[in-house]
Amino acid sequence: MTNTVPALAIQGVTKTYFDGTETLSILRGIDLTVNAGEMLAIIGASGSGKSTLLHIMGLLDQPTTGSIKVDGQEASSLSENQRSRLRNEKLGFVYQFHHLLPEFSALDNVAMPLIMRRVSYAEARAKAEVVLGKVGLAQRVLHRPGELSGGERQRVALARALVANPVLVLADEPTGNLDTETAENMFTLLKEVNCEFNTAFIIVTHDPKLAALADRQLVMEKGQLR
Ligand SMILES: Nc1ncnc2c1ncn2[C@@H]1O[C@H](COP(=O)(O)OP(=O)(O)OP(=O)(O)O)[C@@H](O)[C@H]1O
Repeated sequence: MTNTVPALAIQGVTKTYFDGTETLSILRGIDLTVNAGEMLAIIGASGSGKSTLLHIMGLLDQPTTGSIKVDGQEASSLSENQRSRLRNEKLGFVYQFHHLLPEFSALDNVAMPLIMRRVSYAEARAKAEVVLGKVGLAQRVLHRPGELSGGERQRVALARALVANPVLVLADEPTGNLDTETAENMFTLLKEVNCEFNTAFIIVTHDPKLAALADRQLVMEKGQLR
């Protein structure tokens, strides 16, 4: 059965900061629904508010006003602990820089989110191995991040984001640090994963060519999505 609950639904989201003398309106009323399994790209000029929105959608920051539902669950009224739990259960993250732990193998890096959720070490590693195979790194599971190429490191980071079966992966410039060909391969992989696992993706990118590969593109302009 297809999941009809949107992966993410936000309404009337604003974010303002007071810089000591004036109030800065960074997000000016964002309404956005991302369906289960949908792949959305967000592009926009530097400083337009993309990262601010991504942090709010990732439940890492609170909006000034507005509602955020993740997989049907309203997040804005939750306590800090409840929000963390919702984030851990439903969301995955990929960043421009991989943020992998250098001392650990690819396998242990990918297993980490499960271990932190008290899954047994054996089960976490078995699951991590399957997901690393899906991103084409079956032959690299015991390599540490320093022994992998930039593209391979981003694939490990993707595997880590996927290992706990999130409904939505938020990716902030996931190809920003890669050369053109590796970036295209990474984006193709994101699409394959999106189709195979039915995981929704929201991808912030500066690259309109990559954005065009997503199901839908929106532009952030001065704190509004168009
Ligand atoms: N904590 C904060 N206090 C005050 N202003 C902030 C704060 N965080 C972000 N801003 C401002 O909000 C605006 C939007 O920043 P944001 O990082 O969301 O932009 P962006 O679109 O992601 O830019 P880039 O593409 O360069 O990463 C910027 O003008 C920034 O200076």
